[in-house]
Formats: sequence, structure tokens, C-alpha cells
Amino acid sequence: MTGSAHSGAETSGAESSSAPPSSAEPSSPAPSTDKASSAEVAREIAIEQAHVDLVYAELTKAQARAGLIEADGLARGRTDRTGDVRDEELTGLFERDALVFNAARRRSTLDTQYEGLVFGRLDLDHSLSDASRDADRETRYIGRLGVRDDDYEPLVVDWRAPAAAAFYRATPVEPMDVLRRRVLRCKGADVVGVEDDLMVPEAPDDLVVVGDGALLAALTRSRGAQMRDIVATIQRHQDEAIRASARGITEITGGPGTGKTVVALHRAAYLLYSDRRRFESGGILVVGPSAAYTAYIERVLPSLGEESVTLRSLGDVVDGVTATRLDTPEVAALKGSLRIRRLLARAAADTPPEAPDSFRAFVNGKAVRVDAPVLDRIRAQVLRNHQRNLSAKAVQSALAEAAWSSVREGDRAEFMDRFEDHLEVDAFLEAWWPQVDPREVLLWLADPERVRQHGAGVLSPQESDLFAASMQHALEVGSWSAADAALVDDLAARLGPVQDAPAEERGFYEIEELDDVSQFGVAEVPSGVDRRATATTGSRTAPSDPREMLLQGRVEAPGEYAHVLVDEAQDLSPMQWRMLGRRGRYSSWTVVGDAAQASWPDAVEAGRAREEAFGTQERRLFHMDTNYRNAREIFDYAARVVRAQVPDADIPQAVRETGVDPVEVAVRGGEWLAAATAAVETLLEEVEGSIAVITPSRYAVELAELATLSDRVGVIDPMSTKGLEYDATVIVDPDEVSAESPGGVRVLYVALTRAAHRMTVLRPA
Ligand SMILES: Nc1ncnc2c1ncn2[C@@H]1O[C@H](COP(=O)(O)OP(=O)(O)OP(=O)(O)O)[C@@H](O)[C@H]1O
Repeated sequence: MTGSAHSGAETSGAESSSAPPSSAEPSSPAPSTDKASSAEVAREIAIEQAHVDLVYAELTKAQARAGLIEADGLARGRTDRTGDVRDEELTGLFERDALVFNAARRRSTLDTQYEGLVFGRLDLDHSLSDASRDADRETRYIGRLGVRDDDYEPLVVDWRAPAAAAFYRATPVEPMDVLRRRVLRCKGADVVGVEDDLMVPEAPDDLVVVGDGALLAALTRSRGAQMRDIVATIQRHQDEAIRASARGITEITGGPGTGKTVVALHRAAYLLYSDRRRFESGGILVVGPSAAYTAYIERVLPSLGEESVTLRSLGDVVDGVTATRLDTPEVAALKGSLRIRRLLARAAADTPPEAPDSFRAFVNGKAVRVDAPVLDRIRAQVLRNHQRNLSAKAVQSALAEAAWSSVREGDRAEFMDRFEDHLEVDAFLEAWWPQVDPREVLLWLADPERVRQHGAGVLSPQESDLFAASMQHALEVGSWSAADAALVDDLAARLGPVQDAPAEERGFYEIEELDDVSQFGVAEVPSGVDRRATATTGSRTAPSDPREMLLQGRVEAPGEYAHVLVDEAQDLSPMQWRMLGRRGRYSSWTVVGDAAQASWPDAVEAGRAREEAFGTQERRLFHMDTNYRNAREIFDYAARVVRAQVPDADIPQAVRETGVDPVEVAVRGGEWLAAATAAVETLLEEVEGSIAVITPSRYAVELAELATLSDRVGVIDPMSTKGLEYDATVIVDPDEVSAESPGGVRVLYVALTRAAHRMTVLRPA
């Protein structure tokens, strides 16, 4: 039978897998055929196996050739990032060899880690689009990589090639010459099943049609710890977003579970394929909300044969800052809003704690004195024209001028010469105007006095104290919060890059003596400790002092990318938009989000910062309206909750039914642990994959032990579930989930839309 009829407990509601799921697409007539017998299925599998064997045989030959090529030293084209060969760099190879060479090198990774190198087949009849022609049949296989045989005939077409487009775009209404679309299910090199969709009302006699539809099969299976690619079942409307122009801003919007993330990731793979030179050398940056999210999606691009994408969570975008925690919503809101820039600007222009407030010395026999007001003036003047870390020379001359003004006796030139070489001047500048690491400046703001002073007119006294307390907390625990990364980035842009101290010139005799002391069994030890150098480059062993932990690594100037892909964009604070904007000044963007799931309270301010990051580039919008994740029963429940408070929420249509409604449990007497344990135990019986207990912070400690029930169970806070999904969830005290977050019901909506198959909701009785 065709994919339009499904058997089993789970059924497809709104659409058949043979029809494109978008409601924008016309619904298709359901072609009817007889169900294939098991003998026919076995025969079809054997046919496909024969082709897959051919592909693997070609790859084995190619692998041998690749070995020879490498032995010949022809692998000059290896890129250091992926170890792969760039096609265009392999001038000594025929294109076929280059393609196959790549394929051979990637094959082992793809085979061992992912499903099916070859996953699709199209049976085409080119006379369909041209009635004047006789039947003109072609069989085309689609896979993760392109492979050709010795005669340069394609054995497999890369899923991103134009010749593969019909695999994703053909519908019974617009068949694009496709008679039958077949998805091959493989385990390594073995074909274990096939699923067909017929694009014409009647299958020609020689085409057997098998299976219940690949899409439903994919949606019904249980969820593991990581997202899978959807390369075999991309739907037409998704394909349009994936293959959209690489230029400008591509926005992908849609409600929960509509495939926005997975589509965006396939788009990244497509961009690399369509313009490898531009996107591999320029780089693609993929940014998501949390480290849990990046861990969840990190396999998708490698499974598509692409390794050269930079994947970062928002707290991890700035080199030298690795955020491991979230601030309270109140503090995060403060740190994310643009007014914090005034505080940072003032802090960046300040002197370090314990810097001297006046300069005194004897220069050229004269007592020189520069007092605080003059020093302040110098500071302001220099910073008007220079970034602080690049202004050592300017500040030194300004100080020399001020010193001369305080003396005005004798020869000016001689005074200036002496001043420049004066050891006390060096020592003073080292203390008063050192190179400053942006992270250190942020840590200066652990001092409540300093924050109140710089925050005057910008932050209320309470807000100032809250900010200072959060920096004190960082100093106590030795870790940054996600919101801190954008602040460090802002400060780095103000201060300029930290300059390395010039290497000390060594005298001739020293070089003779010191070079290669190791031959005498002596390890060379630096004679003086450069405080900044140790702070920024980090020590070899992991530091245990919290301050050193915060200052590990080095804050580099932001890398610029050819393409920036932002997921869960509705949650970015204005400061985070600015942080990404610095990395995407010359890039095109793919931006993915759903306003109804927003946890950032000020959408207007974030919108402005986002517009600034994008500039005036052309825009295109793709809207996804089919929910592939949640069973309809679960999504209906979630939709009711969000609609009550967000009437304009973008509500998609769920395509799958389980016949099982979410279970509501009234918890008496605060027995949350007992109730959650019972719920998890039931769900462990009901689903095969992952289960999340999503709890507000109030019960987090009490419920943590649930994770010991099974390695399939995790306990997680609502915010951290952004972008993730599970087979089943237990939602603890939904009203408290809304109450504890400034995102309110929107964050609850996120929590309620994480489960694919089962959901239990615990409420106080
Ligand atoms: N064409 C498809 N074939 C198979 N599975 C699909 C397809 N499209 C989406 N899915 C699955 O649907 C689920 C939801 O996708 P995804 O996480 O990308 O949605 P999302 O719109 O980003 O969700 P949210 O906004 O809730 O985070 C995933 O398991 C994904 O693999």
C-alpha cells in the first residue's frame, strides 16, 4: 500500500507522507495500489541491496586509489580542518576521483556512526512532463555523498545536488517526472527495508509499491540522546528553506516541533555543498541556546558529511569565556539590556582597582607631579581617540606633556627624552594604565561601590547591587554565566585586543649562554612573572583558584564568518545580538525562532538590536506549520495552555496521533518525589527512549535523584529544554514553571512541547 494509509497504534492525522505537509501545498489525491506481499518486499530489498553493493564496491576501489594518492603525496589538498580533500584543490585528480576520494574517506565515519550512505531512489519517467515523448525511464539513487562509476555514471547523487531536488519536491500534484519515490532503510551497508510513495495515480506494472510511508516511520520511532538528520524524509516546504539563496537573511519561523532546527542544519550542509569555497573558507557559525542544545544537535552535520561548521552555545561564542550557568532571570534581564552598555563604557574607561591616583618622580633633577584631576583629564582625552589597549604610546606622551607642564624649566626636548626612559614612568604606567583584559574589567564590577558610581542614572541602586552581587558570585564559584559572554565581548570591543608585552631584547652573550640549556639537564624558567600573560594564556594545569578559572584562555578579536545561523533567536537579548553582529558583519544569516516560545522579556529592544546586526540585507521568510514532534494529544494540551494567554501564538498542526492523552496527576501533601517517581516508572514501561522530568528550580534538588532510576531519565529545568526533545516528559507544577520565569507561560509552553509520545503533568492537589 502507499504511504497514505498507515496501520499500527500511531496514525498520521493531517497529512500523508506522500503529500507535502505544508498547508500551503494543495492536498494530493491518494494513489491506491495493492499491498505488496512479503515475497515482493524481499525481492525489492534484494534489488536495492544489489545497487548498494555496487556503490560500496566502487568505494572500496576508491579507497585503494585514495591510499595510492596519499602515498604519492598527492594529498596536498588536505584541509587542516576536516582532513578532507577540497575538490577544487585536487588539480591532479579527475573530478570523479576527487568525488570518490572524498566519499571513500568519509565512508567509514558515515558507516560506523550513521544510517545509510544511500537512502533514496527515484523512478522517473521523463515523458510525464512531455506528453509528446515516449516513456523515458530513469532510476536515480540519492545519498549522503555523490559517487560515480568508472564510466562517470552517477551511482549515487548527493542529496544536495540539483538532480536530487525532485526527491524532496515531487508531489502527486506536481510529480516532477517522478513515478515512485523510495526511501531505503539501511544498517551500515545492509538494506533492511524500503518505504515508497507513489506520485502517479497508478503504478506502472513493473513498479512495486511498498511500506507505510517513511515520514511516519521516522516520526514514530523513539528519541535518543541526540538529534538525527532527516535527509531521507525532508518535506517539500522544508526543502525550499534548505535550498534558499545563500545571500541575505533567511528567516525560518514556526511553532514548536516544526523542524526549524533540523531544517536550518540541513541548510548549513547545503550551503557548504553549493558554495564550498565561500562557506568553508569563510566559515559557518551555528549558535544555539545552551551547551545541552549543542550536544543534542552536534551529530547532525557530521552525519551529512560536513564537519567544518563551528557550533557554539550563546555562552560560548566568545573565546576565553565558557559559561556554565544561567543567571537568575532578573539578573539576566539586566545584563542583556542595552542600558548596561553605559555601565560597561564607564567601567572600561576607569582605572584598575588600586591604581595610583597621582604621579610623582624626579626627572632631569626636577620634582614632577601630576595629580588626580590631570590624570583623569588625560584618561578622558586619550580614550576619546584610542582603544584603551592600543593607547600605551598616546597615554605616555600625554603624561609627558602634563609632567612638562608641571615643571616648565630647562630644555623641553631633554626633559622629554629623560621622561621617556625613566624607570618610574614605566612602573607608574604599568600600574595606572596596564593592558586590561575585558574579563578583568567585568570583575572590577564585583565592587558594589564601583557599580553604583558607574551605574548612576542608568541602574537603580538595587539593580547596581544585584549586578555587583552576580560578579561576586562569579568570583566565588569561578564560572561565567551565559549572559556574561556578551558583556565581555562588548568590553573587548571597547578596550581593543590585549597586546602582548614585547619580548625582552636579549644581549648577545645571553643568547650564547641561554640557548639550549636543556642539554645541561636544566629546564629554562622565566625569570619574571608577567601577570597578564599568565592570566590570559592560562597555566598548563587547570587552575583551582576561582579568579584564575575565570581568566583562563585568551579573549581574541571576534572571528568573522561567511554565514551565521542562529537558533531559538526569539531568546536572544539585545546584548547577545550585538555579540553575534560583531561576528556576522559581512555574512549572510539564517535565523530560526518562534515568538511564542520567547523567554526574553523585551521583544522590541531585542528586535532593534537584531535589525542592527542584519543591516539592510535582503530578507526572505519561510514559515513552518506542521508539528512533527509532538503527538497530537500532547500538542493540543500545550496549545490550549499557551492560547489562553498568547492568543496570537503561531500554532502548528500536529501530524501524528497516539490515542493517549497526557496524564494529569494531583499531588497531595507536597509528595512531589513520590508522584514523580511513580510517573517516571510508568513511562519507563511505556516508551523506549529518553524521559525528562522538567521541574521548576523549587523542586530541583528534591527531584534530582530521579535521574538514578535509569540512564534514560534526566532531570532538567524548563529553560534548558529549549530546542530539545524526549520520548516522554513529566512536567512538575506547571503554574510554578510559569511563575518563576519572566517568560511566564511561554517558557511553560516550551516545556509542554518537548515530548514526542507521552506526557504526565503533576499539579498540586
Ligand atoms: N521531514 C522530517 N522527517 C522526519 N523527522 C522530522 C522532519 N521534520 C522534522 N522532523 C523531526 O521533528 C522534530 C522536531 O524538529 P526540530 O527540533 O527541528 O523542531 P523545531 O521547530 O526546531 O522545534 P522547537 O521550536 O520546539 O525547538 C525532530 O525530531 C525532527 O527530527
